[in-house]
Amino acid sequence: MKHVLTVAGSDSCGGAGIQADLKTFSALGTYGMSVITAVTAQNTTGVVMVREMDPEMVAAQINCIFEDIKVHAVKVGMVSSAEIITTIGNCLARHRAVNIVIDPVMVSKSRCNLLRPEACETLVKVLFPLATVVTPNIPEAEVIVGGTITTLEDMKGAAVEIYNKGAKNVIVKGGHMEGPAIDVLYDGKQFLQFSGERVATTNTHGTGCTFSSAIAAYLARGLTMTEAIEGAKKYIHRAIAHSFPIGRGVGPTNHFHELYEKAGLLD
Ligand SMILES: Nc1ncnc2c1ncn2[C@@H]1O[C@H](COP(=O)(O)OP(=O)(O)O)[C@@H](O)[C@H]1O
Ligand SMILES: Cc1ncc(COP(=O)(O)OP(=O)(O)O)c(N)n1
Repeated sequence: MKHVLTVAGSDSCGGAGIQADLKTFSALGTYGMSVITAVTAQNTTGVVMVREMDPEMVAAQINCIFEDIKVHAVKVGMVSSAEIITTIGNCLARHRAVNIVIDPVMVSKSRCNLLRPEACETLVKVLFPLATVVTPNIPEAEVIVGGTITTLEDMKGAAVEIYNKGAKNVIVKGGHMEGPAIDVLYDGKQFLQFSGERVATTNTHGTGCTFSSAIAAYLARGLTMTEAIEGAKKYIHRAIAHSFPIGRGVGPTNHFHELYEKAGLLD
């Protein structure tokens, strides 16, 4: 059994954040552990409140895990403030964490800030050099590189710029573009494209959290970066294809589609 840690925020409605990460780790045959950076009160229509954890408590959670359990991969999601980011960076470096997937979560689809805008620079400076892979969506990549991304060539340019900020691999996700869902990986030498048919649904809450957690789970299981992204892409595609409405807004993806299929619970 491989052990995967998520360092992220709690999503009360269960489709994104810590909850999505733990479901993904379990669905992909790994043991999931969590460090909570913030608690959000949110549902399918939006985020109504955010409470950050004390950085000391974030450090205590990380240290407790690393001092006792082998961690085969780490996914980092919502990190909220510069103080929390610095704490996470120090702890991951001290424990020599491996297979670090940084999802630079900034704003939810419902347009709530999940990262204080002034903390973006710290996120890039402190966490990107520790990252095995960084997984920005288009709006996040635009903030990081300070430009507009509208084409595949723009995505490639952004991936190179983000790589130059210290990450070993960068995958710019194309979920926010039109047409097929194409993600672009840059590993410092070449570009690879991962393409999936776009699923026509509004139930895409937590797609980015789920995708980055799937990459972490597959890296923990010993797959190469390319294999891990291919696996994650297939997993998120099926999770979106079998997503469902649970409230009045953007519903979650179906993390356990394979299990439900075997149980005869899918349409
Ligand atoms: N409607 C969709 N159909 C198929 N794949 C999608 C769809 N929306 C997003 N994806 C894929 O889901 C993953 C997460 O991307 P994205 O939604 O852009 O992340 P985020 O939630 O961070 O905004 C990517 O692999 C992207 O290509
Ligand atoms: C607690 C928490 N973390 C992250 C997100 C954002 O999730 P993401 O997968 O990037 O996409 P949306 O949920 O915005 O669709 C979140 N909402 N909550």
